[in-house]
Amino acid sequence: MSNASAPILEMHHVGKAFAGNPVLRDINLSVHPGEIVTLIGPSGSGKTTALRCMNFLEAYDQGEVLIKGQLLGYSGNLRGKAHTDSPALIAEVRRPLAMVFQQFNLWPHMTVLENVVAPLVLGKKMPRHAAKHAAMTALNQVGMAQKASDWPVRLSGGQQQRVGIARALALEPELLLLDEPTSALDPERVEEVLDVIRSLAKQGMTMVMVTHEMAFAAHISSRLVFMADGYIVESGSPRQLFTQPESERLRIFLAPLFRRPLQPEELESL
Ligand SMILES: Nc1ncnc2c1ncn2[C@@H]1O[C@H](COP(=O)(O)OP(=O)(O)OP(=O)(O)O)[C@@H](O)[C@H]1O
Repeated sequence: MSNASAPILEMHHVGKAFAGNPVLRDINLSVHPGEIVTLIGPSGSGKTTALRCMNFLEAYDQGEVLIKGQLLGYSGNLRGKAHTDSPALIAEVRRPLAMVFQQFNLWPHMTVLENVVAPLVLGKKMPRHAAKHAAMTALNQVGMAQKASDWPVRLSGGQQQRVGIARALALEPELLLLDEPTSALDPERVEEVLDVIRSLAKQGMTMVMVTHEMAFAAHISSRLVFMADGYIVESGSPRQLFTQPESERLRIFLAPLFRRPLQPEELESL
């Protein structure tokens, strides 16, 4: 029986080490349809690694990641190390996900349109004419349809990232992963990308995001997840986390990320 509110993503006791150094420790997280979950925390706390384990761009080495109830990346019991490295199986399980990268990752030798069409034709095996139609719809959604025949190098960073978002949207993901989508941008280009993400939020897109844009994260997220030293140290709605008296330590923890103290009215508006 299908359940509309079943989680799209589940992480159970996920651990990961690089060269013996633990980077993720006992990560437990579920994401349900319509949620916007933002991972925040100091540099090196494991946010990007957690995001990359969600779609198996990084192999985790403890616990389980499930996408719509299906185990991602391992064919059996991980503790028994029954690892499948079948790219076809991994691609199949991760199909409901799409990712937006910090460095856009556009192919420089392809036009804007081809950048969005290629994953549809090569990955989703969509016929070219249908792929072009889907790509133009997605480019329109991010306000980049007029630039369809331009080369990426001709675009500003903000425009390139909007194409990166269109490329992910064209895949019609049920969950969009965004890895610091504005960190590589000039300050004056940040807002146009945040505007696109805000409009996706309004449309009900389910998202997991890593960002250092704290005020944005606090306003857009249904849940903030704080990471430190590979652990999830706290999680909850922005309102819960910022307004409950016992969260004073979080406000202190967060102040450097906002780069200024939070004003009472800002807390009230969360
Ligand atoms: N491929 C890798 N090989 C070795 N170590 C890595 C690799 N990727 C990440 N690390 C290390 O894992 C730790 C966590 O990195 P991660 O990028 O997940 O942190 P983060 O919280 O996203 O940091 P930031 O906010 O600076 O992006 C860091 O110490 C980093 O140096």
